[in-house]
Amino acid sequence: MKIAVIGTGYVGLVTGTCLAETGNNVICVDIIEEKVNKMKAGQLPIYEPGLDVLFHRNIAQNRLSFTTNLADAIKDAEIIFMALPTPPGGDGAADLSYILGAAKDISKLITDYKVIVNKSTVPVGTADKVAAVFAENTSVEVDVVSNPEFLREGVAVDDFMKPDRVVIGTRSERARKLMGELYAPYVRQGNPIYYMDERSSELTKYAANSFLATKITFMNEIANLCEIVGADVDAVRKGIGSDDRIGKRFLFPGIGYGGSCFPKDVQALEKAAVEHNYDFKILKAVMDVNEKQKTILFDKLQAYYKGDLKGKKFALWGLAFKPETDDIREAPALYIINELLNAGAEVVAFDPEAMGNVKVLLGDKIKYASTQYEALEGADALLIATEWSLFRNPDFEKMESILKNKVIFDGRNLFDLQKMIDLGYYYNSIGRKIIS
Ligand SMILES: NC(=O)C1=CN([C@@H]2O[C@H](COP(=O)(O)OP(=O)(O)OC[C@H]3O[C@@H](n4cnc5c(N)ncnc54)[C@H](O)[C@@H]3O)[C@@H](O)[C@H]2O)C=CC1
Ligand SMILES: O=C(O)[C@H]1O[C@H](OP(=O)(O)OP(=O)(O)OC[C@H]2O[C@@H](n3ccc(=O)[nH]c3=O)[C@H](O)[C@@H]2O)[C@H](O)[C@@H](O)[C@@H]1O
Repeated sequence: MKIAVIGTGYVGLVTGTCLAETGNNVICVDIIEEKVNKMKAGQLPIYEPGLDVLFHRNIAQNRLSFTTNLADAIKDAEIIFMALPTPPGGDGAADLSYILGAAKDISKLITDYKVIVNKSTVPVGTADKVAAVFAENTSVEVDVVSNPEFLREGVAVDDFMKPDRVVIGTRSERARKLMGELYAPYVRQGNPIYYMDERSSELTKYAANSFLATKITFMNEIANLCEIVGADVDAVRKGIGSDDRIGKRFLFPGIGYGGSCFPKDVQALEKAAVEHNYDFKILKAVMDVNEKQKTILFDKLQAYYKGDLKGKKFALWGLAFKPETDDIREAPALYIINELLNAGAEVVAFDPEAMGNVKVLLGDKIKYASTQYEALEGADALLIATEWSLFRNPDFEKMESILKNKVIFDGRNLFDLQKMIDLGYYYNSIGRKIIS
């Protein structure tokens, strides 16, 4: 099939590349010329494991191309995907200006039937709004479909190629047939396509992200309680996770959820509820708890150093909001850095992929080490904010010889408690006994 993808961020790029992989002819459009030129030259603008192989293969096979010219991209396309930003507006509700703006531009260019697919995360009623834009600007027939994306950064290719499910929101038989054909190769292993109306599909996406954010937040609160009552969150996690109704995944406590989606989507769903005069109490609590959880390592440091952090030097392992990505949007590490700098402390950070992005944001406000061990030089303590595999089994003897003190504050529970006792570290993690 001939496909156009509007927007080449995470979702657009993964969608376009993975759709080309099953033999479709895909043209991706972006308004940033520099980015498009980079992709035309065969360079990926994001770090995403496994994407480069598919990206290069499909460019070489002439199935994947890039342009800044919207008219060229959509001319022959049967299906047009919109993978555009939906950032929080001033009041926290999703800003639909990118989506509605692009819909207007497309509506003025099309001359034959198109399926317009919304891949972005959007509030209930957006498909109707997009359809209204087309109705206003053209007499050409279109079907507007909601097809939310559930991929996770870091495992995005696998998530797209082998999705747990595909959700397609449309009441049009014609669009349903085309979308079903397009997704058939991806759901071959028996994972279902759920067809539903546009509104249910739009809400499914917000419900999924908000539920997962709630699950994490619940565990963060259990972890905090564990510390107070002397229980071990790892034991509790295993104890509840073995119940199929609860499930083992997304039960890991930490320093709050971050990233480009959970924070904005929980907020947008809560705002959408308010707009419909519904008080979504759980979501308000989730946001509140997460705000506090993002600085829990800082609070632990404050307590340990009795409020005197001025002049202290901290090594920070991990800047990305999670491993296997260079994405630092809403990364908890940034909140910790901010608190430490305000308290007059010095930070030396190391991250395998995200330092470039942090340099753009923070410049020389912090120092950047070229290895995880270099970050430890003369540090009063090590802080861990992202669970990169590289950090899971470090050379503790080497660390001991570089760190000023054998003190670790771990926001991701990377190390075994008994091991830390044997090694003689002060070790403060989340929801577990403090080793001192
Ligand atoms: N990042 C993720 O892991 C996931 C994101 N989503 C949702 O997908 C949507 C897109 O997210 P990301 O890909 O992360 O966004 P992004 O911000 O990384 O990328 C958006 C891209 O659209 C381009 N763009 C903006 N206006 C344009 C226009 N008029 N024409 C062509 N290109 C234009 C931008 O230059 C940018 O390259 C959001 O609604 C997000 O909530 C859904 C699932 C996963
Ligand atoms: O809509 C989106 O953009 C995407 O948002 C999340 O994906 P992503 O943001 O890439 O990352 P996750 O792996 O979900 O992690 C989100 C945050 O939760 C935290 N987390 C996750 C799991 C856990 O057990 N504990 C925990 O603190 C992570 O550290 C991270 O900060 C969802 O998992 C995807 O299904 C969805 O498509």
